[in-house]
Amino acid sequence: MKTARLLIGLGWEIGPGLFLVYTAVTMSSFVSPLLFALGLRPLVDGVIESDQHRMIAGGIEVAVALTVVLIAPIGYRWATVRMRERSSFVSERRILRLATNAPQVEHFERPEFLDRLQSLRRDAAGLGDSVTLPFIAPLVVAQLAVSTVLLANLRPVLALLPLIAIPALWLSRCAEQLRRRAELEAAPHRRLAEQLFTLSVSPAAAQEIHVASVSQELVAEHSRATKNANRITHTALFTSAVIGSIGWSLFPVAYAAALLLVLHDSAATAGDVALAIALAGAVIAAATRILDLAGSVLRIRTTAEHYFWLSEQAHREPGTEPVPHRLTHGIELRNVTFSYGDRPVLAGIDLHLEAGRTIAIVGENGAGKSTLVKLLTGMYRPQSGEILVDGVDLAALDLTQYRQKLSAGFQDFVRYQLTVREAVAVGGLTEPADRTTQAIAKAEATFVDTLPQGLDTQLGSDGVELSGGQWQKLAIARALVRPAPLLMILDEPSASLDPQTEAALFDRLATEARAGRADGRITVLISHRFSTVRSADLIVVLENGRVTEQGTHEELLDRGGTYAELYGLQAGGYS
Ligand SMILES: Nc1ncnc2c1ncn2[C@@H]1O[C@H](COP(=O)(O)OP(=O)(O)OP(=O)(O)O)[C@@H](O)[C@H]1O
Repeated sequence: MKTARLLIGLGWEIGPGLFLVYTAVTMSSFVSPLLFALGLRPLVDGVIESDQHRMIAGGIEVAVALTVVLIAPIGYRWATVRMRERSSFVSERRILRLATNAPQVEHFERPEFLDRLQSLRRDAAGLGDSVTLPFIAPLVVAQLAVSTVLLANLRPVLALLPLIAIPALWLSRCAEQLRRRAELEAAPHRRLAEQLFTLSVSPAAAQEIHVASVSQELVAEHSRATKNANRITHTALFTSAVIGSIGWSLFPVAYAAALLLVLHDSAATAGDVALAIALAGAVIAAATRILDLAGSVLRIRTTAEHYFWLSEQAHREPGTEPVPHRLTHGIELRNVTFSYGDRPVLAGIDLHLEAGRTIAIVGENGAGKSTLVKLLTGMYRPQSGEILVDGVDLAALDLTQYRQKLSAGFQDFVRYQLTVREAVAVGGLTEPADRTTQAIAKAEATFVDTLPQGLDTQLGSDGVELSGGQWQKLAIARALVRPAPLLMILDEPSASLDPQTEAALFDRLATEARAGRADGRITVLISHRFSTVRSADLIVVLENGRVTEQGTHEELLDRGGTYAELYGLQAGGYS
C-alpha cells in the first residue's frame, strides 16, 4: 500500500495529465484481448449460422478491440518516452531531497547508506516506469479471473489453466531475490569504482596524481573494481535468467494441452473453438503478465524499500524545541562518548563552553577535535552522554533552527564556483547585502579589490582561479556573515594563512567576541598554532579522545603539562 502510494505520488509529480494518459493507454492494452475473445464467438457462430444479429454484435466488439490494439501502442510509445524523460529527473530530485535533508551527516559516512543510495540511484528510473502498477495489477488479476470463469463455462477443467502461473511465479521470485542479493554484494565494488573515477578526473587531485605517477594504478584499480562488480551481477543475472525461462516454458505446454482438450470434444461449435483459442490465449497472456508484474512488483518493492529506508534516515526523530535567541549559560558536554562504528574516538568528555567566551581546542592529529566540532554542530549524535544548549538537550532542539544560528569555517572548506559576492553571501542568505562586504573586510580578503570585476568576479574554472590562501579567506568571510551566531566554529580555517595573519585574525575575532560578550556568542577555535590560541579565554587540550587539561594560557603554562611542553617547542621554533 505504501509502495502504491509512493508510485501514484511519483506519477502525479511527473505530471497529472501525462500520468493519466499513460495509465489509460497501458490499461487499454490489457482490456482489448478480453474484448476480442468475447466478440469472436458470436462473430464465428453468426457467420456459420447466418445469424446477422450475432454477426454484427460480434463484429463490432472485435473491431473495437482491434482498433484499441492498433491505436494504443502509438499513445503508449508517446507517453512512455515522455514519462521516461521526466521520471528519472523527478525520482532523482526526490532522492537528492531525502539524502540532503537528513538532519545529521553521519549517514553519508556509513557504507550501508552509500550502498543503498547507489542501488536506489541505479534503479530510480524503474520507479518512474512503474507508476501505473497500482492500477494495472488489479486490472490484470480481474482479466485473468473473468477469462478463467468464461473458460470454465466451456470446460470446467480449463479453470485449472491459470494455476500454471504458481510454479512460474515462485521461480520468478527466486530469480529476483538472486538479483537483489547480487546488487547489494556488488555495490561496494561499484562505489569504489565511482570514487576512483571521480578522483582521477578531479582537477584538485590531478597534480598530485601526476607527480606521484599513480594514474595507471588508479585505472587498474578502477578496472578491478568494475570487473568484480560485473562478475557478481553477471553470474546472478545469468542464473536468474535460466530460472525465469524454466518458469516461462511451462506456458506453451499448458496452452497446447488446453486446445487439444476442446478440439477433442465433438459437441463444441466452431464459435466455442474460436472462443477457447482466444480465451486460452488471454488467460496465458494474463498469467504471463501477472508473472511479469510480480517480477516488477518485487523489483519495485526492493527499490521502494531502499527509498523508505532513506526517508526514515532523513526524518529520524527531528527535535522540536525552540532554539534560544542568545545563550546565557552556554553549552555543556556531560560525559560525552562517540565512536565511528566500533572505533571509539571521544570518551567521557565533560566541558563547559561558557556563553560569551572564546575557547580554543588543541591536540595532535587524530585527537578528536573535528569530531567534537561535529557533535557541537549536531552533525553527529553522541552515543552516550548529553550536550546541553542552555540546559536543553541538543538532540531535542529544532536542528534546522539551531544550524541557522551557527557560523563555521572549516579546514575542508568548499570552493563555491560562484561570484565572490555569492560565494561569501551563502554564509547567511537571509542577511542584508552589506554584511557580505563587512565580512570580506573582517577576513582581510583585500585581494578582492584587485579582481577584474571585484565582488562580481566569477570564481573557479569558468572565471578567476584563486590561490589556496585566497579561497580560505573567502571561507573565513563566509563564516563571518552572520552577525550574532550562538556558536562560531573555526576548525583550522586558516591553515593556508601564515601564522602571523592567523593570530591577527583570531585576535580580532576574540576582541570582537569580548566586545559583544552580552550577545552570549561562543567562539570555538581549533588550531595547531599555539601562538594563535593563547588569547582564548579557555584552552582545552584533547589527547586520544579525552580532555587532559583545560584552563587559560597562563594556568596551563604554570601547570607544566602537555600544553606547556608543546607551547615551549613551538615558541622555540618561531624564535
Ligand atoms: N568519518 C570518519 N569515519 C571513521 N573514522 C573517522 C572519521 N573521521 C575521523 N575519524 C577518525 O577519528 C579520529 C579523530 O579524528 P578527528 O578528525 O576528529 O581528529 P582531529 O583531532 O580533528 O585531527 P586533525 O588535527 O588531524 O584534523 C581519527 O583517528 C580519525 O581516523
